[in-house]
Amino acid sequence: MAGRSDRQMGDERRRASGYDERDVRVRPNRRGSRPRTKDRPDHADAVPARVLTIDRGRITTLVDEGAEGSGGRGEREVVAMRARELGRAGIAVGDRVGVVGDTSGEVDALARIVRIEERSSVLRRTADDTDPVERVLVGNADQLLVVTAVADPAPVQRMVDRCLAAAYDGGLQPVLVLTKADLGDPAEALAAWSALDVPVLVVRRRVLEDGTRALEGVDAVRERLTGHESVLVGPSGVGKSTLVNALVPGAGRATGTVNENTGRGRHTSSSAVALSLRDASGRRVGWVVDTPGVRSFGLAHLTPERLLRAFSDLEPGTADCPRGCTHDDAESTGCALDAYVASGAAGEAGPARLDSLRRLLRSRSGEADLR
Ligand SMILES: Nc1nc2c(ncn2[C@@H]2O[C@H](COP(=O)(O)OP(=O)(O)OP(=O)(O)O)[C@@H](O)[C@H]2O)c(=O)[nH]1
Ligand SMILES: [Zn+2]
Repeated sequence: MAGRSDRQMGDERRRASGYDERDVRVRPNRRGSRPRTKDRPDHADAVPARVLTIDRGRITTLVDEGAEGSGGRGEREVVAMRARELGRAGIAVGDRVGVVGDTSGEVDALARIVRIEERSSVLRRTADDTDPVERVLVGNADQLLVVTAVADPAPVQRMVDRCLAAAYDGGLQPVLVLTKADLGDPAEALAAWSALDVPVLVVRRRVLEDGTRALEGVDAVRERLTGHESVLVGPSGVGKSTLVNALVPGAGRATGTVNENTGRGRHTSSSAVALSLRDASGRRVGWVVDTPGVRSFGLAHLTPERLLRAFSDLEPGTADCPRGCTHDDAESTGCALDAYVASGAAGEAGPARLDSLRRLLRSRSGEADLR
C-alpha cells in the first residue's frame, strides 16, 4: 500500500537524520530492534512537528526543529493534512503535533497529522457560542503583543482591552506595543492603560538625513521577544506588518493601505503565520506569530475570577462581594469593589483600574472589535 511504503520511507529518512526525541524512547537507530510497522499504531511512528501556518486544509509544519542537515534531513518544512482519527479537534498555529507519512519535506510530499500535543496556552478566536468546536487561533504562545498606533488609526480602547482580556484568558503575558509614536504623544495615547500592569514598548519611524526611513524601538521589541513564543495582534493599518518585517527580515509581510471593501492588498493568507526570530548570527531565538485578519477573540470562557488575577490590587476588595458576584456593576450585583476603591484601599489608580476591569468583563460579550 502506498501509505505504508511512504511511512517506511519516512522512517528511513528519519533514522538517517539521526535525531528524533520519539525515537529515543523506542530505541534509536537500531533497525532490528524496532517493532514491525504493522504491529504499531500510527502514532507510535509520529514525528514531532510545529504548526507554522494553515491554508485551508494544507498545514505547514516544521519537523526536526533545530537539527542541521539537508535533503530530507535536518530541520525542514513538511506539508501535512489532518488525519481522520483527529476527529473534530482543531489544529492551530503554534501547535505541537505528531506527523506520519512522507515527512521528507520534498515538493508534493504530504504527511498526516495524527496527534495534537496538549497546549501550554490557548489564544482563542471568535467562536459562535452554539459551535461546539473549539476555535483556537494560536497554541503554546506565552506572550501577546497588542499593537496599537498613537494615531492613524487612533487607539480603540475597547479593542485593546479585549486583546488584553484574551491574553489573560489564554494564559499569555500581554504586552502593549505603541506604534507611530512619531505622529503624537505616546503618553497621551497610553493614559487609558497607565494603571494596568502591562509592559509597554514604543516604536516610531524616523526619517534619516539621507532620506531613508528607520524604525526606532525595534531592538527593544526584539529583546522582549527573545526566548519567547509571541503573538502579534492589532487592527489594520497600525504598522504591524512594518514591525514584523523589521523584526524578521525576509518575512515579506504585505504593508500599505488596504481597501477594506475589496481586501485587495491584503496578504492572501487568512491564517496566522509563525515566523522565526533570529539573532545576528542567524540562530533562532524565538517565535513570532503574525495574525492577519484577526478581528476579535472569543472570550466567553473568561471567568471574572480568572480576569481578577490580573488585577491583584483590586482582588482583596472582592472579599465583601455577594457570593457569585460577577463584579459587573455595583447596582445590580451589590459588588463591593466600588466601596473598596472609594475607600482608597486600591490607591490613586483604583478608580481607573476598576473601570478597566469592568470594561474587560463587559467586553466578553462584545464582538468584532479588531477593525
Ligand atoms: N508615521 C509612521 N507610519 C508608519 C509607521 N509604521 C508604519 N507606518 C505606515 O503605516 C501604514 C500601515 O502600515 P502596515 O505595516 O501596512 O500596517 P499593518 O498594521 O500591517 O496594516 P495591514 O497591512 O492593513 O494589516 C503604512 O503606510 C506604513 O508605512 C510609523 O512608525 N510611523
Ligand atoms: Zn463584586
